[in-house]
Amino acid sequence: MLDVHDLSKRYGAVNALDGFNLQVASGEIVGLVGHNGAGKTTFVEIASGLVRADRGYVTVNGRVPADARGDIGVTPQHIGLYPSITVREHLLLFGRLAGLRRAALAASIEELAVALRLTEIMDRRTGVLSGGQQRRTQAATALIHKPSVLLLDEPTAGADLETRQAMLDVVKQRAGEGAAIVYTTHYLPELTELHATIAVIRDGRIVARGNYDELVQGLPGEVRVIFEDEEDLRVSTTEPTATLIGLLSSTDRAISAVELRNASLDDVYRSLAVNDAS
Ligand SMILES: Nc1ncnc2c1ncn2[C@@H]1O[C@H](COP(=O)(O)OP(=O)(O)OP(=O)(O)O)[C@@H](O)[C@H]1O
Repeated sequence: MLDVHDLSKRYGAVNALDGFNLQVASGEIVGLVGHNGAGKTTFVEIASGLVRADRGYVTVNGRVPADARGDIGVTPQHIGLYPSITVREHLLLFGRLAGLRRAALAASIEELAVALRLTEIMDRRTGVLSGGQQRRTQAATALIHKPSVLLLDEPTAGADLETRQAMLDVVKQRAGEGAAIVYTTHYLPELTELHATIAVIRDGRIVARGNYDELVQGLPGEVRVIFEDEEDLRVSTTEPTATLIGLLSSTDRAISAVELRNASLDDVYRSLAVNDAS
């Protein structure tokens, strides 16, 4: 499990993290969402032991990240592969560094090759791969040693549908096997597919944390009524169905269409993640 307590990190005048708290249980996927510069990558860098916090601490299964490297898998936001060696050589390298024995490493490579659709590119140098193929390779390097904590920083950025789906399937599988996972993304529908709980970060701290229903509850959806003369009426409401019934029964005008939208994760994001200055 991952426990993050009161992290702060300053870069000059910028408070990249400012009292950041987060707990992620075994088997849980937390979708960490927030605007550009909110502090997501800074958190991942500290939690993976690459950057020191000014204040606060992170524990991974009760140990500081530097003492728990074998328990952590990270996909950095920016692809970091060795361009002159192949996909297979990457997996062998990362697996050996993590201390996997020959048979376990071979089995893990085989599993990931299938799950992340790497089979046909295993013996190609990563420098010649497409962006999506590189993303899948990078994910495999993070997963090769079956870490119990996964920090995935925008693992599907720029990925096509096939890459995205492969990635989501593997992440769900690893959560099912008990990994505690932090998944940062700007593609909110991915979090619905992952059945993730959501943590919204703004200005370096978590401002909301809960499951989809908890966060969406109380936010207004929208009712739209389009009249035959093409004029339309939009009403923001927490009770879209009741509001629509009320509108329909109170007008004699001819209506050509109605649209009814309940609050969604987009509304959660808009109401919580975006600060006034951005
Ligand atoms: N090494 C650094 N030196 C100086 N400033 C930094 C450094 N790393 C991050 N920052 C600043 O800290 C703030 C948080 O950046 P961070 O990369 O953590 O945001 P993010 O939420 O990951 O953004 P994005 O969604 O764009 O990836 C930003 O203002 C950024 O410019």
